[in-house]
Amino acid sequence: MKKTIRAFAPATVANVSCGFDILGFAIDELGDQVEVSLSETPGLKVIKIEGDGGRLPYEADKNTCTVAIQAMLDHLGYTKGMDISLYKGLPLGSGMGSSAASAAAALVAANALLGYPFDKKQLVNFAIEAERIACGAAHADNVAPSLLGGFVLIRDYEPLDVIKLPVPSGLYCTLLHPHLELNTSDSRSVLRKQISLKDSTIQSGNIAGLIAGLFQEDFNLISRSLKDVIAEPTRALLIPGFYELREAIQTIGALGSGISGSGPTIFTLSPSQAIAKKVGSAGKEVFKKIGLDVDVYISEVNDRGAYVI
Ligand SMILES: Nc1ncnc2c1ncn2[C@@H]1O[C@H](COP(=O)(O)OP(=O)(O)O)[C@@H](O)[C@H]1O
Ligand SMILES: N[C@@H](CCOP(=O)(O)O)C(=O)O
Repeated sequence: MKKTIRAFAPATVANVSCGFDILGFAIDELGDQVEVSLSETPGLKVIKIEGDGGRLPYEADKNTCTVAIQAMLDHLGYTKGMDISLYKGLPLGSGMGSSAASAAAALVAANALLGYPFDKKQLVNFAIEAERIACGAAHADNVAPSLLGGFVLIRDYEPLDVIKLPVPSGLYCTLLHPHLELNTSDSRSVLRKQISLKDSTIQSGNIAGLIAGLFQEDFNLISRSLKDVIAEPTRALLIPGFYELREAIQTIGALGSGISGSGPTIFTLSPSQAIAKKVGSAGKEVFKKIGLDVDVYISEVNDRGAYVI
C-alpha cells in the first residue's frame, strides 16, 4: 500500500519591522498544503501543483518543496524516491512567505513519512536551502515561524540559533495584500548595503524593545518598538499606499504597521480584534482611492505552525 502524508504550513510575516532577517511570526488559516508519498523510482518528483495558475516549476531543483526535502534526505543519506503534490494557498511574491510555506509543509510531511528523524527546529536547517533558491538568500525568518508557529527569533545563522518567543494574548494582526507582485530577490536588491552606526543603534534598540514587549505583554512597548530604519525607507517606495495607510490608521488604536516580509503586503498589529477589523476597513478605503484591489486577512498569531493533516 502506498503511504501518503499531507501537511499544512502557514503564511508568515517576516522582519516585523525592526527584525530584518531575524524575526517573524505565523498567521492562522492561510497557507500551503503538500502531500508526500514514497515512490519505487529514485529521486524526488513533483507530480502535481494546484492553485499556482501554472506558474511554479516542476523541476526538483527549482521547487522549494523538493529542494527542502532533498536537503533533508542528503543529510540522512537516504536515496529512495518520493512523489510530491503541492496545493498552493498563498499568492506568489506577496510578502507572506509563499516559498517558505511550501518548503515547511513539504518538510513536515516528508519527516512524518520517514518516522520523525528530526524535530521542527532541526527542519529549519533544510528549509533555508529552499529560500536560497527562491530568492538568492537563505533567510530563515519565514521558514522558522511557518514550521514552529508563534514569534520566532533567529539569533544567529552560523550555526542557526532559533528561539521561540511568547505570544501576548489579545494580539491581532491585519494583513493588507494589494494586488501587486514583488519578488523577494528584487526587494532585496534595493536595500542599502551599508548602514550607519546611528541606524544600527536605533534598530538594535527597537528589536530589543519589541522582544521585551512580547515577554512582558506590554502593548505600549511593542508599539514604540515597531520601527524599521533599515529596509522600510527604500522598500516602502515600491508599495503604493504604504504611507497613506499609516496615516489613515493613526487614530484607530493600532500598535503599528510595517512591510510584511519584502512586501507588498502590509501588516498591522492591534491590541484587539475590533481594532484589527477597523484597520482592515481603513485599508480597503486607502487602496480603493489609489485604484488597487486589496485582500484583507485578520488573524491572531498562530502558535502551532506546520502540522500533519
Ligand atoms: N513552491 C513554491 N512556492 C512559491 N514560490 C516558489 C516555489 N517553488 C519555487 N518558487 C520560486 O520562488 C520565487 C518566489 O519566491 P519569493 O519571491 O520569495 O516569494 P514569496 O515572497 O511569496 O515567498 C519564484 O521565482 C518561484 O518560482
Ligand atoms: N527577511 C526577508 C523576508 C522576505 O519575506 P517574503 O515573504 O517577502 O519572502 C526580506 O526582508 O527579504
